[in-house]
Amino acid sequence: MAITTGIVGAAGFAGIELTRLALRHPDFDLKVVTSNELAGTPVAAEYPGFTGATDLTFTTHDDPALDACDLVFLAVPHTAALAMAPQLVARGATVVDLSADFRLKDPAVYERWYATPHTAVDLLERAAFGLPELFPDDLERVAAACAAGEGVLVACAGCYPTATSLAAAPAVRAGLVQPDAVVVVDAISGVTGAGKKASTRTHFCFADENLEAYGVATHRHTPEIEQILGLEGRLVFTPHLAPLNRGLLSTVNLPLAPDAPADAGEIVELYRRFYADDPFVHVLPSGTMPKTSSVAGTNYAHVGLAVNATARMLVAVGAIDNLGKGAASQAVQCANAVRGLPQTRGLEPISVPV
Ligand SMILES: NC(=O)C1=CN([C@@H]2O[C@H](COP(=O)(O)OP(=O)(O)OC[C@H]3O[C@@H](n4cnc5c(N)ncnc54)[C@H](OP(=O)(O)O)[C@@H]3O)[C@@H](O)[C@H]2O)C=CC1
Ligand SMILES: CC(=O)N[C@@H](CCC(=O)OP(=O)(O)O)C(=O)O
Repeated sequence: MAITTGIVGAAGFAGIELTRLALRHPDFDLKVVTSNELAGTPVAAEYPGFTGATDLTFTTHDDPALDACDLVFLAVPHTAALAMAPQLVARGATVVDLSADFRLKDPAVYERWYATPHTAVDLLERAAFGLPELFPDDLERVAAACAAGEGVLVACAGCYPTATSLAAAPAVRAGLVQPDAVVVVDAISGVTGAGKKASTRTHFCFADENLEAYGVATHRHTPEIEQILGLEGRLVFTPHLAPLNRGLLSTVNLPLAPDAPADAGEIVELYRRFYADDPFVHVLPSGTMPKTSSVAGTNYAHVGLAVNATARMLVAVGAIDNLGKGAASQAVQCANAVRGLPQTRGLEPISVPV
């Protein structure tokens, strides 16, 4: 039976990508798309690419029709999800949250990095972390609760944490990384990563023909990546903004442990075994590096690996679409997992080629 679905924040960059995916998903029946700013406007009037594909009209974020949705995606800024998720879960909905509100397991860490109190600690404890390749058991736990009729919450991983962690986790979990070493991550995002509201950083005239680092030594994804990889206090994370619409590339420098292999081919094999059951992660041949264009519009993550044998450094590079595996399609992948559907259901198999 089709799953009645709503998207809160559907007019934002992540939300409209979710709308695109939800409309084509064979098991979702998309009924509600909200935007306070565009309430009353047909989706296709604001986003003409939807012409002929849907008659849906944006409604306000408090649309009572959301109460009839079994599946609700929250594509809203952090703190807005914190305000909305508890009620939705309490009335039995499956809530998939794209914001950062339920990602950090320790509420004190959330409060420190987001400078706001965490007002739903009970729900935080029950939430699953939405990065299916690295935390499948968490999603299975929540899927069982959902099958038993309970409301559940998935907190999807952030965009930089997704690309970075998929590139680093197999090496970290296999003990290839020197204990206590600092891991340096340099990552680059397209401008849609910053959301729809233009700022001086994201205004076309400032973002075009420009590259810049931002959030240096202070970016809020630092504790999230540390939590995923178990690298608390050992991460130097520097994000950069690039003049792309979509795409995120993360270069992770992992100092190799004394007994770790320094042969990239061997490490590629280890990574391929690690992701053998994961349809959305492709580990490229040794020395081949991923491109953001190869994953645009998809839920894929491409991982490339090389070893600097002199410095004994594994260089792992992850590429995703920040709106895809970094946001909307990962949310669909998580919803599929929780609702007992194949992970790949409704997700694009091939990127836009050029
Ligand atoms: N962009 C990306 O690459 C990624 C985004 N995310 C996360 O997804 C979420 C959405 O991001 P993005 O689409 O980029 O942001 P946008 O700024 O493009 O869109 C935000 C949406 O949220 C709605 N909204 C704003 N304030 C509230 C509120 N108080 N209550 C309910 N809805 C509200 C807006 O409504 P209205 O239309 O009325 O203005 C808008 O539709 C964020 O939490 C972001 O961190 C996660 C990973 C990657
Ligand atoms: C380019 C840019 O500004 N990117 C955003 C991160 C993207 C995002 O939306 O953050 P979440 O993944 O936590 O939801 C930033 O650096 O804050």
